[in-house]
Amino acid sequence: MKKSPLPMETTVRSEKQLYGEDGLVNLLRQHFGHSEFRGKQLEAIEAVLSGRDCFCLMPTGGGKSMCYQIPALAKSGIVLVISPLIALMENQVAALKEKGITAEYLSSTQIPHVKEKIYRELDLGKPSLRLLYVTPELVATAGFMSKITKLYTRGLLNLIAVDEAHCVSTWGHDFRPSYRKLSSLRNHLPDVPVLALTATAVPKVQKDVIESLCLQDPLVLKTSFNRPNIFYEVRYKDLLDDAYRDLSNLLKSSSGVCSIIYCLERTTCDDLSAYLSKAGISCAAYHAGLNNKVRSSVLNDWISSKIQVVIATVAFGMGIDRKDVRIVCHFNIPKSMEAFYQESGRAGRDQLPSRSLLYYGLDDRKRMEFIVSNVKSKKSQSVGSQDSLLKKSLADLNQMVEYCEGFDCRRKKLLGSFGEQVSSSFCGKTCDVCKHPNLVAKHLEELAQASSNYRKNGLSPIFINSLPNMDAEKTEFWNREDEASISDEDISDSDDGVEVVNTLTRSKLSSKSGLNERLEYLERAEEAYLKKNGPSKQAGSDKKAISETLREAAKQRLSNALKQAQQRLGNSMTEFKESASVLENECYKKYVKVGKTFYNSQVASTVRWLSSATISEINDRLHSGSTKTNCAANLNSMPPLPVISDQDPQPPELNNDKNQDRALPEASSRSLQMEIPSQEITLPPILSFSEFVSKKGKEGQSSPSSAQGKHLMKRSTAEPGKHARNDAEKRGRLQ
Ligand SMILES: Nc1ncnc2c1ncn2[C@@H]1O[C@H](COP(=O)(O)OP(=O)(O)OP(=O)(O)O)[C@@H](O)[C@H]1O
Ligand SMILES: [Mg+2]
Repeated sequence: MKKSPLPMETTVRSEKQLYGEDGLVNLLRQHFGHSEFRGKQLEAIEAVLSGRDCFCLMPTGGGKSMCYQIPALAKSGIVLVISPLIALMENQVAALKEKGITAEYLSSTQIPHVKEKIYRELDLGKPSLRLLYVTPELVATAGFMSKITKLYTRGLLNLIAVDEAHCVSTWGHDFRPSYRKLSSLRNHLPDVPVLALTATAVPKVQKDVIESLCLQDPLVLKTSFNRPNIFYEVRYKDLLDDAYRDLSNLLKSSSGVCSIIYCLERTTCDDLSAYLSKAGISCAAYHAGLNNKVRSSVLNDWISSKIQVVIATVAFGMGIDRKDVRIVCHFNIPKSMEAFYQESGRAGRDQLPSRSLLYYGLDDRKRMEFIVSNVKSKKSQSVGSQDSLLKKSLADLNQMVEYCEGFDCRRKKLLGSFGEQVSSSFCGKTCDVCKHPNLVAKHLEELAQASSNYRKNGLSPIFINSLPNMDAEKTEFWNREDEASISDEDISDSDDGVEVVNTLTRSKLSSKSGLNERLEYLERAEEAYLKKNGPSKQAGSDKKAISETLREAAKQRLSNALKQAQQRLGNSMTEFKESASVLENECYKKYVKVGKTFYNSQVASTVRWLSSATISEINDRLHSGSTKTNCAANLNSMPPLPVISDQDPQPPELNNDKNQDRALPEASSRSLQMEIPSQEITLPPILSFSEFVSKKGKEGQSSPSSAQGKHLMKRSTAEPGKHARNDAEKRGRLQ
């Protein structure tokens, strides 16, 4: 539909003076305290105030919000802002209110009387409201559209700003089906200028956004993607003894700076959060598995500096404006350079020196490849379109892998992925490759070696050992869409109107859904499947069975971890194999019916636990008896359980073997001869790492075992320092 040339009949003469550059700069100074416009802000503002559509591509933290906030002040009437996340809306509205600017948001999380008040305000002859933030889902509802159309016919709708506009495009990294429907705005509200804003849009996405939103002859504004104040670095998990500890040390040595840590999965967020809390770091997890209230409170605590570190899935942070984030860490490989740019770009929005740190692991890479290759819908999409999306997702991931595994300047690589060509010297040693080329080259060599070892062994150290086969149909849970029930709960707003919910629910199964959405969905599907069917129904497949070889490899890992624990704690413990056998048996009993995926996770979690447990905790776990367990009938009796003594400590020695925490392909002949009990033995209940840590927290310091723990902790706290040094030596000092 054609736009009429003269929108905004309601503009009053006196306001016109504000349209001049000086008037606009005055608004900026008066309301926001900034002295000058940045980059292309002024051009964007002038364009929309003149009634022209505008597509605005500015880097993360570039100040895109100002491009619609100033117009809201420059004219009477309302600016409608479409935003993808409730948290983001809350954040911006609160900041505006603090500055005395009238702004509100509408979302499903608000109580009815607040919503009604806002709707009443919209019906007023002259609403005092300047900015109204809404979700795309709400825009799609008939009720809201009718309200906004009335506002429009009264000449009170100044501008429609579509924030994070890349969500419109199926080619973008955060596609939101509801964004697609925003095209209807142009039909209903033809005269209102539309401003599309994004920090990440490759040329194809730009075109798609402009077409999908029906922008007419838009002013296209682009600035460089470069973020000169961010130092880019990659650390290689496979070359570190313990990535958790490495990160913990880094955060501790950065003296409590504001940080975001992104993880692929909720469980990693919880585990890592528990680990870091225990290490004394002020932090909290944030993901879609937590309810709105908890998420809101984590967000508020983080924004108000009550906590310094948020450990989150990618659900956190889109557009969140905390200026002084000093470290953004990706604990798992992101799915694309676009996603990486967007997320790492949350660092240093105040333009001060900041860090992007990515922990790259070969397992993570496999895992992502697996997810990307196998998340596809059986419904509605043509094979051709699924294939091309799959190819794109794999190509996107591949770029990310090249960023990590390549020996190119990281900045150059990042900018290159957006079509910006720069020379390596452009970086000015603000990435690890440019700053420490020899060290990074050495790490890459070691990584290549580790990679070929994995291939030879056919087993991955931590993750699902069936992944090298990459056979999705036979892999547990990842594509069980059919059995899943979908939770309405989402980080984004999705419950304004039944029709919208239904549409969204269907759309979540679409192969075109954003990968974030699909990952969240799959995680929920997995949980729902387990809940509904119980573990027993999932047993029976040979592919899921926990083989003897796998069990032996797990025992070996646990035995190595026990050895390390001994070195850390300086105790004389010799019966590693028997103890490892007990711990392995716990994992086996718990997950024998569920399958090897969960079994492997439990083993990994136990290994992690061993890296920080005290002597008394290890003894408790090996000896306390609350869970009765039947062991295989054809096995002989268990040797006496080893007692780990706190006496006569040996001087600790650090084990530098990088392979010590890896599952071995073959069981050692000694461990194969190990005897396992035939009669009933008692085992302690098995806690997940996070359960364990929170339980310990609750127990406090008063119990006898914790007194002993305290004594032991004194000694053991000295040891991680040595381990940390060990990690640092291996990694070298990258900064
Ligand atoms: N002209 C300016 N001068 C100084 N600071 C500014 C200016 N414009 C905006 N800022 C500040 O820059 C910070 C980032 O702004 P904003 O949140 O609008 O960025 P953004 O481009 O939307 O980033 P993202 O893509 O991450 O959402 C804010 O703290 C804002 O106050
Ligand atoms: Mg923004």
